Amino acid sequence: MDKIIINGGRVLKGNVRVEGAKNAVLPILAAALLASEGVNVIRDVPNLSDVGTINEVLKSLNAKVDYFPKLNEVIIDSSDTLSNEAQFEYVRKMRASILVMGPLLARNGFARVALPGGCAIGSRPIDQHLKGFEAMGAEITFGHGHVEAKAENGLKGAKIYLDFPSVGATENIMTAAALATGTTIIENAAKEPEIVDLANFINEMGGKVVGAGTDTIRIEGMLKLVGTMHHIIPDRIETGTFMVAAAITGGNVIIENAVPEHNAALISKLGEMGVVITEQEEGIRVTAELPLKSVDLKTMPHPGFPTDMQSQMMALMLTSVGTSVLTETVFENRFMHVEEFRRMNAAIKIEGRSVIMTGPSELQGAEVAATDLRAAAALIIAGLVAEGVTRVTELSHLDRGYVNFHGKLAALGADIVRVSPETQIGKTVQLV
Ligand SMILES: CC(=O)N[C@H]1[C@@H](OP(=O)(O)OP(=O)(O)OC[C@H]2O[C@@H](n3ccc(=O)[nH]c3=O)[C@H](O)[C@@H]2O)O[C@H](CO)[C@@H](O)[C@@H]1O
Ligand SMILES: C=C(OP(=O)(O)O)C(=O)O
Repeated sequence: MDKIIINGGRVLKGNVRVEGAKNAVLPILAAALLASEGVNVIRDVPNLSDVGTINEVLKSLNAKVDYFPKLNEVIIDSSDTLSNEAQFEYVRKMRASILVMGPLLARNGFARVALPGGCAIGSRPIDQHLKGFEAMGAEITFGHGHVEAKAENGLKGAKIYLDFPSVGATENIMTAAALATGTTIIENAAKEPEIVDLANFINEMGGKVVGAGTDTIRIEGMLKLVGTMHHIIPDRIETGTFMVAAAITGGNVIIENAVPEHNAALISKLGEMGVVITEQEEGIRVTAELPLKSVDLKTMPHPGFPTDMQSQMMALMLTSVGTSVLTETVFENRFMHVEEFRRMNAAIKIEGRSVIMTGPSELQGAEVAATDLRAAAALIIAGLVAEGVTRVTELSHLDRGYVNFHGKLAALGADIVRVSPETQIGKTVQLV
């Protein structure tokens, strides 16, 4: 089992470059299935295990997929007839596999997808996705751990009001609507930058989506879509993760390929804590003089504070002076990392959907296990300032969403290595 080992106490300095966004590339690779002619060339694809998984899903659906990880490129030819079913082996590994449901329904009038079930951060139902498909004329049935959507006479444009601005439901409905007859309007839609990237991609394939990035999205259905070339937007969560890593060490780091507007809520919160953030030509510069001030924060759908930055911010808030309250409103169970922080001597308690931290905690190195993707990053960040050695296990979570995280931190001056049973102790490991 791989481990990341950190010897705390180094100040981060230098430049780091962020990759293409995981949460943009997954829906976009799924949406590539909409093209019944030509090939899609997707660029700035991060070399993540989740990308490998979605590629496998696409292949299982009869698309031809060529992946060039060193070039950060995927080429997809989905011009042959697609099969209908995304199997449990993929959906279990990665929930975003359900994002093929919209494109399959649009192309085939039928889709069968294994039910994703709950996960470490919450129960994560898909009722809003299905409500959208149903409004467009699909018949939904459940059985044997699967959900089926059938639209024998094709999908028809509809007006859909989402009960919650779900990212996945907005994406699945957008892709289903892209080939439907007539116009679909999604109200109370998610407004994340990844939704805008998906809309741009659909439009580049010849679609007509307007309003992405606002709470009302209008999609005109087309007769067909054609393959195109698309660049994935930079990863705002990887950007934010390095901002927090720089801040916790009192560092001075420039983050290249970052889009400040995508991180407005985080930048504002870090500013309240005393972190100085400036936009430069090279990227976002983050400097901090310790100690930082305590703050309260609440996760919200975009443009609110992102839940995917919650655990990393928890690490930072633990080290700030005073009492901090962090409230999670997006997922009902995204506090599994709290117990791991406790193992590092964190003064932290959970009260309902909030955690209360009395800082600064004198963090101590310990052996801790990543409970989900962002928790993995958060524990490593805590290890950067903990006294002594921190060992982080369960790194398969980390590999879903971060490319060479330990290598990038080491290049900024952190004392960090990744070891695996197959490699010598202390040798850094590169993903394929
Ligand atoms: C691959 C990807 O892009 N993942 C992101 C996406 O996940 P995902 O698309 O799964 O997140 P959603 O926005 O759909 O979920 C947000 C909340 O809505 C609930 N919900 C969602 C759909 C539904 O039909 N019914 C329902 O109740 C969920 O259980 C959750 O509590 O957005 C989340 C919220 O920003 C991020 O944390 C994830 O990193
Ligand atoms: C929760 C996340 O991803 P997913 O929706 O793919 O589980 C995340 O990126 O933090």
